[in-house]
Amino acid sequence: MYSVIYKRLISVFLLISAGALAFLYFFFLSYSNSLKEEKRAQSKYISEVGIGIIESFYILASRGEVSVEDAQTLAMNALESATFGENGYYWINSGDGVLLMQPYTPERVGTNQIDWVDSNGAQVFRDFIGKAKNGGGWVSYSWPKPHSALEYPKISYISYFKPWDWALGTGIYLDDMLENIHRIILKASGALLLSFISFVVLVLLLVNYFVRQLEDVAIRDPLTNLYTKRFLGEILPTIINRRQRDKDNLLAIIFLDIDHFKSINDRFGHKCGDEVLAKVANVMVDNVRSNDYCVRFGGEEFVIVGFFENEEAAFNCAERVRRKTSRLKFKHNHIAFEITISAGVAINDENESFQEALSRADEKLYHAKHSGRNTVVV
Ligand SMILES: Nc1nc2c(ncn2[C@@H]2O[C@H](COP(=O)(O)OP(=O)(O)OP(=O)(O)O)[C@@H](O)[C@H]2O)c(=O)[nH]1
Repeated sequence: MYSVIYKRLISVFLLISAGALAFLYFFFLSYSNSLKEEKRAQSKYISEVGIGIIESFYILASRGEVSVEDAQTLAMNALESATFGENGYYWINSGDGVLLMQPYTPERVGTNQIDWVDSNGAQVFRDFIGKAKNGGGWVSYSWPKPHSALEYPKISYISYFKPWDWALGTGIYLDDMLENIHRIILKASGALLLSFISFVVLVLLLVNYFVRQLEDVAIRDPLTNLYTKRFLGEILPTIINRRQRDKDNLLAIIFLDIDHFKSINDRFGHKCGDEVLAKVANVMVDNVRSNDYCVRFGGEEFVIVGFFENEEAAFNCAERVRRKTSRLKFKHNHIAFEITISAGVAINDENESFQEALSRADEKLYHAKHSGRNTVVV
């Protein structure tokens, strides 16, 4: 029964794991898309900040505080030194395609780039100017990275400053952006995966704990901690199997019953009766071998199922339990009392069923009761 629970648990675990992986995959896609959008928005914002800087110098020139030429130089100097993120920078070209400022390709500055085409044949500056004059927008193209001659795919936002006929651009190299995004996502996915694994491990530990508790409830009697009658039924095939294999030993059933137990309950109360039951159970467990079974069969009836060399050894075991029980000392409300048990022993050979042998042990217990109690009958 419990292996079925475990198998189902494993299936549920695999199902949850598949769900979690699918979730991570979709999380990766949607998070990476939203990060891309965010990067683009950042780039647009940076471009607008650049226009704001140009505007502030334009105002100085309008007020006559500096000449237009100086204002433009100051604006270009300010923007030239502003870098952001990985490989992020500003550049400016005029409305007819002359590159006015570009921090990493000084050789092109002052030259007209209107006919320059990138490695894919795109007329990049025409696109820049077109977008800029139409209120600003994105242009995809390829451009060398700072300190490199190789062209890399790039996406730039171009803004236009009409009073000076300037197109201002800023952009992100796609590989930088993706590397950045992957790094962020890897961290986020790692954290998610770790939390998920911790959660699953915790759930499995809890389920395992409760399954074990359930197992114990079904196997053990809570008052005496002995095996239950139901459990005896479950392990009977194992016991019979061993009886068939173990030719050196005999399977014995010892039926035990506390004498006049009702009067203990009546005189000292049910709680005191429970204590007596628990103590007798302890005596049983302490006087059998570890692979024998001590079972609480009914109210104050117990059964020991074990393998012994011969009938005498089984009798001796029952006799030991009887003797040690009779030596137990109890006290309730300053009244000391002792108890005794009676027992019947039956050997279960291959010619009879376990149930038949159990009934015989019960009959012998009956004889023990009728021959004065506190005795063992074989
Ligand atoms: N305290 C306690 N009493 C129980 C429990 N289960 C059964 N009993 C009581 O055990 C008593 C058994 O009484 P009887 O069957 O008359 O047997 P007895 O008094 O031991 O008499 P003999 O077996 O003939 O010696 C009943 O009073 C039950 O109520 C239990 O879990 N706790």
